[in-house]
Amino acid sequence: MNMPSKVRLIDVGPRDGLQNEKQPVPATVKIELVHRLQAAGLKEIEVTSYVSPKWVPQMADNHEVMQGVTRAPGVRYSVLTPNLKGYEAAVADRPDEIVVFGAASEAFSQKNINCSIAESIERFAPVVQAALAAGIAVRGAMSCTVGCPYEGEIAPERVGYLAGLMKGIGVQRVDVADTIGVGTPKKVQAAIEATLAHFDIDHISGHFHDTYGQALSNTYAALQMGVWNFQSSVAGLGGCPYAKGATGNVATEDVVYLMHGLGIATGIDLDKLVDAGAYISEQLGRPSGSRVARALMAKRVG
Ligand SMILES: CC(C)(COP(=O)([O-])OP(=O)([O-])OC[C@H]1O[C@@H](n2cnc3c(N)ncnc32)[C@H](O)[C@@H]1OP(=O)([O-])[O-])[C@@H](O)C(=O)NCCC(=O)NCCSC(=O)C[C@@](C)(O)CC(=O)[O-]
Repeated sequence: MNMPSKVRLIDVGPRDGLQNEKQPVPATVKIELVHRLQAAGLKEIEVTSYVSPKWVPQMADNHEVMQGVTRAPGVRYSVLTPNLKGYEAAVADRPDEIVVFGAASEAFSQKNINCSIAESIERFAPVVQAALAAGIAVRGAMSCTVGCPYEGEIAPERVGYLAGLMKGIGVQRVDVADTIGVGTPKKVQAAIEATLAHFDIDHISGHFHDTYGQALSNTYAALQMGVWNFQSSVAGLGGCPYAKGATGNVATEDVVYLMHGLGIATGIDLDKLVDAGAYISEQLGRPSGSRVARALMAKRVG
């Protein structure tokens, strides 16, 4: 067993967490959420995406949000850019990292970004090139690495194929995403194993949605392989607009609790993180999706 002694959590709540929210969420609330996350000790925050506002209206305020954030030293702010148009809009807002996002499933690629896997790589290549030339880090999100809402189970070979394409265009690190949360530990490990043919363990992150309640088990399974970068969403916010029924990411609070219980450092203050989750849950008018946050809040009241 190869357990790391520390992990880095990337909170994707402001982007993945809020992109599918039906009610309008003011930019000021998103900005406040980012501020609270960084105050809790998050060193990486996925803030927004530069996608078509017709496709994802909730992210139409990308510019306002990025401009409104008071940056904390040592924090990496990342944004999604599916094409050059998105990249050019994003670069004006000085992200530290851009994320190109592809899928191991053809059908999901079509539904999500309106092109095939091969076409997506053609679109990403100039984005990656431009970002690297400008000194901006590049991450590649790989959706549907264990299952697809349209194609069902996805074989690890298809994940390896996509990871190879990502590597080929210069992507520096990749997320192994279980977009619809259908994965179980061995399947997630197989997807990571396939990715390891192209990226080393330090450049692979786990991104697990919790639809079937498996995300923490999958996190632990990835941890056992030595993965130490994980994406999660404060209060378990989220869901993908192109993956019907998929719930949010694993809650950041739950991952932090797990890690601290294992004696693995996160650099995150769980109490402050619970406050950040309580803030956004209140703004959205619903309870937190984090079991740990709910338990700790109940304890505070009691
Ligand atoms: C990718 C496109 C834009 C292609 O969409 P398209 O229709 O193929 O693009 P197009 O180049 O033909 O342009 C059509 C229109 O979109 C505009 N356009 C074109 N590009 C942009 C842009 N960057 N920003 C703003 N506008 C843009 C363009 O200007 C034009 O405007 P019109 O002339 O009709 O007024 C579209 O499919 C899209 O925006 N999709 C949204 C994808 C998305 O945000 N999905 C959710 C995030 S992925 C995710 O959640 C999964 C992840 C990462 O979390 C991991 C996991 O769990 O799996």
